[in-house]
Order: sequence, then C-alpha cells, then structure tokens
Amino acid sequence: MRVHVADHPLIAHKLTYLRDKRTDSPTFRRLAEELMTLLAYEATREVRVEPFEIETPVAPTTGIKLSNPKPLIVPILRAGLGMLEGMVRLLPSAEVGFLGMQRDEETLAITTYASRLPEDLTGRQVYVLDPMLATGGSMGDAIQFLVDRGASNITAVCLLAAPEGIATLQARLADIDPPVTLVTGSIDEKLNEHGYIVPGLGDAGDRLYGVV
Ligand SMILES: O=P(O)(O)OC[C@H]1O[C@H](OP(=O)(O)OP(=O)(O)O)[C@H](O)[C@@H]1O
Ligand SMILES: O=c1cc[nH]c(=O)[nH]1
Ligand SMILES: [Mg+2]
Repeated sequence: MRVHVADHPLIAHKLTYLRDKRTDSPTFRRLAEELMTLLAYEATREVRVEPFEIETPVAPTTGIKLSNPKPLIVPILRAGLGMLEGMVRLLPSAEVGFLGMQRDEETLAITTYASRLPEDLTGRQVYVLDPMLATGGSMGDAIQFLVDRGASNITAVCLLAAPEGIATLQARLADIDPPVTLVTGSIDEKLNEHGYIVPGLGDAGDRLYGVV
C-alpha cells in the first residue's frame, strides 16, 4: 500500500477546526466537505484519462478527458457520506456506490449492514471514502469487498489515520496489485484503549449526524 499524507497548510488549518470539540455540526459538515475537495486533488493524481482532440478558437490541439468507465466513489456510511459532496464536486461524472459499516463499540468488530454497488467491478477505478482510519477494520473490509468484485485500482481517502490502522492495512493488503493508495490529511499519534484516534476528533459519525 502506498501512503500519501497531504500536508498542506490549508488542510492542517481546516483539520484543526474539525478536531476542536467546540465546532458545531453544520460547521463540521462544511469542513469535512472542504477537506475532501482538497484531498481529492491529491487522490485523483492517477485518475485514468485518455487523449481528446479539440479545436480552440485558434488551433486544433490534443487535450485529455476522463476515460470510460468513469471512476466509482464509495463512501462508507455513515461518516463517509460527509465527504461525498466534496469528492463529487471534483469528479461530477463519477458513479457512486455505498457500503454501510458499523464498528462494535466494545469489540471493535465490523458489521457490513448495507451495500449498493455494481455486481461487476472488473477493472474499475474506485475511491473509498471514510474520514477515520482507526484500527483499519472498516477500511480493510471495504477494500476486500471491492477486490472480491473485481476492482483493480483502489484509492482510500481518509481525513485522519492512526499508525496502528495503517500498519494493519499494510499487512492485510500487501498482495493487492496494483497496490492500494491511501491518502490522508494526517497521521495522528496513536489509538487509545477504546480504539479512538488520539488526538483525533472524536466520533466522526456522531459529530456529522448526531448520536444514534
Ligand atoms: O478503523 P476502524 O477501527 O474500523 O474505525 C473507523 C470506523 O469507525 C467509524 O464508523 P462507525 O462504526 O462509528 O459508524 P458511523 O460512521 O455510522 O458512525 C468511522 O466512520 C469508520 O468507519
Ligand atoms: O477516533 C475514532 C475512531 C473510530 N471512529 C471514529 O469516528 N473516531
Ligand atoms: Mg460512529
């Protein structure tokens, strides 16, 4: 797995406000979207394109356009939904599929409770969105799900990652070729005894959508 930390001052600035416990839900949602748009710039560096002939008012020239099939964006519900608009803004022609996953607060085991994805993802370029990579269980299961359906080029995007989760994913996804790319806004210090990222930002789903 290839790991890119998008260390840009604007990203660090917005992450600081996102982490702040005084930030309310509407502001948190706006910041998550804006951060995704900034991370998307890095995450789409290898988006598939092909040559495209056009004529400017002055001369013919060869540009590029996104190749077909268009990329698939997969937010992991709930919290990944908070990043979707920020990604779609940069890739408006992409398709969107959904994976619903929930982590047991006690055991940290992952349950997949919903999926709405094309049956056949052979050769598809896929972007998986989840703001938090903690133990890596949710992202690892999501990526395995996509690989099992044939996806061959996967980029995972998160806002914050824990070193423990990155190490777990590195080991679990070592055989995937081409390697999965992980783009993150930050690698934080550690996980605490409850599986929360430190310093982190708390429960991303709850801060976006409320406690359920
Ligand atoms: O790396 P992991 O240890 O798997 O933890 C990260 C997952 O935990 C949170 O989801 P949660 O289960 O709280 O669901 P939610 O998004 O609906 O709140 C978060 O949004 C990630 O999906
Ligand atoms: O810190 C964490 C870890 C998992 N899920 C979250 O929302 N936050
Ligand atoms: Mg949650």
